[in-house]
Amino acid sequence: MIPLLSLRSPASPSSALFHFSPSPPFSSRFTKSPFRRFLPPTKPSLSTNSFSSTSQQLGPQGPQNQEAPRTLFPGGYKRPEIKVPNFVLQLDPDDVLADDNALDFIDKAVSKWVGLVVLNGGEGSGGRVYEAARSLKAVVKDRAYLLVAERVDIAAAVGASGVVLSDQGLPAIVARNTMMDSKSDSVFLPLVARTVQSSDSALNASSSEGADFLIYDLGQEEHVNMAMKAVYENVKIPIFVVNNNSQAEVPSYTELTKIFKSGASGVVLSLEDLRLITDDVLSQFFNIVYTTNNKRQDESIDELEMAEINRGSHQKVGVAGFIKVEDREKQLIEKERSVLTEAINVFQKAAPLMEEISLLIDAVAQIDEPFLLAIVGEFNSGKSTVINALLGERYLTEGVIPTTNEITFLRYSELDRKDMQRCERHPDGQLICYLPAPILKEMNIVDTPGTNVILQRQQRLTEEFVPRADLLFFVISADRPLTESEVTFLRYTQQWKKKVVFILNKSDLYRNTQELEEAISFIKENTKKLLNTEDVTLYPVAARLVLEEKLSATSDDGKKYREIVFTESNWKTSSFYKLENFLYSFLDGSTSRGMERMKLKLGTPIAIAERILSACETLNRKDCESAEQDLSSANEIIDSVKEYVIKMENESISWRRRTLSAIDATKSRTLELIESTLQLSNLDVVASFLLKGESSTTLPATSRIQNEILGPAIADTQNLLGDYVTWLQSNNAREGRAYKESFEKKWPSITFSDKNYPLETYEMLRKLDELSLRAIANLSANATSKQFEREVREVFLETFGGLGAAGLSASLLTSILPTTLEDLLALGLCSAGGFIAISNFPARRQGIIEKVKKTADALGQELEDAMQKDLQETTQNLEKFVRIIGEPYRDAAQNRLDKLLEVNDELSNVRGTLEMLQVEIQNLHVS
Ligand SMILES: Nc1nc2c(ncn2[C@@H]2O[C@H](COP(=O)(O)OP(=O)(O)OP(=O)(O)O)[C@@H](O)[C@H]2O)c(=O)[nH]1
Repeated sequence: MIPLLSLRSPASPSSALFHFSPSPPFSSRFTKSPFRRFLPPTKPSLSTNSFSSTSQQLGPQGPQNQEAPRTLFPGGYKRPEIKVPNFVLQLDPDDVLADDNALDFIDKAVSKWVGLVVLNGGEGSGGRVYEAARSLKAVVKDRAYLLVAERVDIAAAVGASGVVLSDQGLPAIVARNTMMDSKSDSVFLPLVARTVQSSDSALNASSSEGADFLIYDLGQEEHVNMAMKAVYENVKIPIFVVNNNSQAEVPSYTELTKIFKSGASGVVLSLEDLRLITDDVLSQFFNIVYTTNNKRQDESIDELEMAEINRGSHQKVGVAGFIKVEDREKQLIEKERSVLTEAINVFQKAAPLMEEISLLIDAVAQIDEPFLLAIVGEFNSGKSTVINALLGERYLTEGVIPTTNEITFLRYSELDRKDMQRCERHPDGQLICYLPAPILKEMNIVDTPGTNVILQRQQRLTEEFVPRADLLFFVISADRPLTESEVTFLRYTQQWKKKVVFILNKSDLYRNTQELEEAISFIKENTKKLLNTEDVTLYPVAARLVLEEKLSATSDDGKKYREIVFTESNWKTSSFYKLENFLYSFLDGSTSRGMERMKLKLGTPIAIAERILSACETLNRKDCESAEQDLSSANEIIDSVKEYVIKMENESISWRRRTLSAIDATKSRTLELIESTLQLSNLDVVASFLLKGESSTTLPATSRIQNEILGPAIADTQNLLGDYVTWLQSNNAREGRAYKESFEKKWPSITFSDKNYPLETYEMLRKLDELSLRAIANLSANATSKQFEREVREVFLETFGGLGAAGLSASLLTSILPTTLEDLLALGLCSAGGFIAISNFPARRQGIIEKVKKTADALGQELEDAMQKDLQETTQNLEKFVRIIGEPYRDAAQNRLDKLLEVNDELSNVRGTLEMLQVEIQNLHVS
């Protein structure tokens, strides 16, 4: 943000009365001047709708400005501030050019009294006006505003602050925009003043014309006061009156104050006038104005004015005002109330358990309450005494031991002075005391318990109160400047972005000013670092002495105290006056400090809201992370079933291998048996088939197949597959349980009753078609061996059935041949002997063998498929089960995440709105 450029007070009387430093820095943000400032309206729209937003539309950088304002100020421009009361020095070019000493005199004048310099440009050659304007600009620099009358071109060329237009001159808006075109890099709007000679033109110029201030030339009008009063009623911009009405050659102090008191913001003087008026008169003028604004010094100020002064609203007396900042403040308060109410809703959603939200609720409830000044500091630092000294009565108990044990609110009440005070204790322990002290009409003052680790309860009470305060007076005792616990407490106040004004109390304990200066610079240096600012305000005071002075003051209300303050230059008491002055200036909305008060007041709930917002954002971020983590954990658990499936597939391989090898073994043994049975040499078998013809005879091989091979093999395989099925089911049941437990263990807070799941959920873990068992169950050893026998019988019959005795004898040849090889030999012989049928025997035997092999392989395949299907079914069931069990956890995490993201969006909106509101508050003075 571009720093504010504020004009130093044109009047810096060096009188000890005001304790002004002789030349306060020109660019200081908070000058020591007690004079109120006027801010000319940025846009004519402030006065009339017809010119709304002209500065944006017509400004040199119109469209860009809207996109990227150069400052935080609305429209990207800042209005220059005009302090009042002030003197305007009006010059002709000849005044500047013809007189050698003029520039030196002007130099001195702008350094002391004059805040505005107007160069007449209407008459005379353009060249001379330009030359005079250049010389003036070089002298005036930025110490006062230089305006050129009627010559916008020359004002623009020399970089003047603005122009003065006559009644018949250019429209103000045209002049302003021409100036802006030429000063495109400046963030300050050009000043446009209008010279008027009647009430009507004054009204017109201030409203529809949009002038920033008026130069009212009364001519020889006799009824100065009346004319001014009429204008004062309606015109809300500063009015500087041309002093034509003076009967005296030199405008006297009385003359000047009369004009000022009539309601003018200042007086327009010629170079001649200014030369003739002595510094004493000018000094006196500013003193009396100042005094009128602050304390009664002049007996001519009536009781009403005095009451105003005492109330702290003294600066409102008799000074024209055009900025209704209070109205703007009210608007902002309403806006703030609705923004913060909305924010509270969002915070309660984001962090329902966050206790600090109640702080914001309280702050919003108290948004209309007066400014809250809290006096904080370690116990015994003199907080109560400082308050008593400010109020001028010993309202609060003071003492060397901790005396303030509760938060004590001091509020205004119109009690009889004799009653002094009435206190109530609220249920939360806070004391509310009603006092008739006028300053309390403008602000509530809070005495807080001392902060010190020993006084833990008191420290906590004060800490809890800090966020509510709009301004902190941090009282430090001179005998222990800046202790460790003070530093800790100070740091704490900065967490709430509190403005702190330091009061170095008991400074009467220092023996001389050198000791005092050392303490001040020690505290300032350290607090600058702690608060990370160059702008540390510290008032060294001796509250006890001041209180005593005030209490012993004469009956005409503290006069003695003021006399001491003003006349004795006694730093021990007079420095307290500066503190009071600071406080009074805080009460007037038209001063920069008063403006700051409004900003602080408006800023208090926002600072609380921001702090809560940051905490909510952190919480929300963490919650989002944890919800995301939960969601991915739930997904991981659900997905991890795939690993289980792979593991089961791997383990099932060995089950299938075992089954297949059992079938293979059975197959081999069966084949062996076939080979040994189906031999030509098996004469006894052939004989029994052929000779006995007993179809019912059971082959020995058949019973072997049934009893020794197939029977046990089928039984074994059935057992194996039974085990396999059990293995599948028990694994599923165990894993299913483990999954359920892991969900429950991970999210113990989420409980689901089993009835939330579909009925068949748990059934799923046991459910299995048992295809593998069914496949083997159809296999009967008896039936298979019968089939085997049939096959064998057919082979024998088909081979030997047609041979008769000859064939048989031939076959007998082979009876001596015991092996298959012998079968082949026999086959050869038989072939030679014409026994064709026998030659088919090996092929038929091979047929049986192939059939057995095929049957065994098909069985193996069937079992393998069935086992695979059983495995698939179980793993799919487990997957389904885990999905059903895990779904609510996943949904819960997803829902939580969705809600948190929604809240996160709402928090971002709150942040945006708060930031915008803050900018508006910061721009209160340019509204
Ligand atoms: N010398 C000196 N003593 C002072 C001054 N101001 C206060 N005291 C004394 O300091 C002591 C403490 O003053 P209090 O005003 O009670 O201090 P406090 O900070 O309010 O104390 P607690 O309420 O207990 O935290 C009293 O004895 C006062 O008289 C001062 O300016 N100079």
